[in-house]
Amino acid sequence: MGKFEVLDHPLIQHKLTIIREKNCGTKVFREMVNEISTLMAYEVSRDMPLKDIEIETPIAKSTQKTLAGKKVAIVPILRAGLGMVDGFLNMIPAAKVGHVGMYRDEKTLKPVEYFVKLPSDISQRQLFVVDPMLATGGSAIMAMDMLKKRGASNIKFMCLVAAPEGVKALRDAHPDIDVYTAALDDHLNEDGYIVPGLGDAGDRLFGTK
Ligand SMILES: O=P(O)(O)OC[C@H]1O[C@H](OP(=O)(O)OP(=O)(O)O)[C@H](O)[C@@H]1O
Ligand SMILES: O=c1cc[nH]c(=O)[nH]1
Ligand SMILES: [Mg+2]
Repeated sequence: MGKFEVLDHPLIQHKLTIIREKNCGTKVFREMVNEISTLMAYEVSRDMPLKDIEIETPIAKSTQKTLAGKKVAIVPILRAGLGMVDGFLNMIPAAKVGHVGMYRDEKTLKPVEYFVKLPSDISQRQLFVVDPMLATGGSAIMAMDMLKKRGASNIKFMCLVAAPEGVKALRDAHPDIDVYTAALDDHLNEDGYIVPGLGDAGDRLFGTK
């Protein structure tokens, strides 16, 4: 079974509280999502493998560590996942970026896919799929199905706010995937929104409501 971790570093919790506030405007919302994503990237990359290399400092020859693992790609689920890309790239700047476009039908709450563009070698990459919200889990599950169908096998999912319903659904559907969230909230309401949550992440990031 993949990991499930709530990344509750005090800085992450503090910044998340700022964006949960309904009066937080687009500018600060974007900045905080960016900063939280950087902090989360630092945490989720903890188990990246290292290897020894020989280097020469100005003083002496020396054996030191360098990253040894697979190459990395970040895959935001559009639109809201876009808000997490730059923050993540602050920590792992050489990562490739793939895009998966999906929206949730407001009535059925089922995801509808509308765009896919991925690095050609995703089967050889460590993928970090990012989306601020994990609600019913439908969008994340569909994204994983789609990535696995195209050959991806090494996938981690990162979100800011998760509902217990979505965590269970995602882990039941894709038990191999590590799931990281900044917060595990209480429940989903009758409209499929996370409670207390932060509202519609895409609309708040892009100012569309
Ligand atoms: O777990 P689920 O029930 O599938 O809900 C979560 C999805 O809903 C939101 O996207 P939305 O459909 O609002 O699209 P947007 O990012 O374009 O706003 C969110 O960013 C997730 O992708
Ligand atoms: O609370 C929620 C649920 C789904 N999508 C969002 O943006 N927010
Ligand atoms: Mg939205």
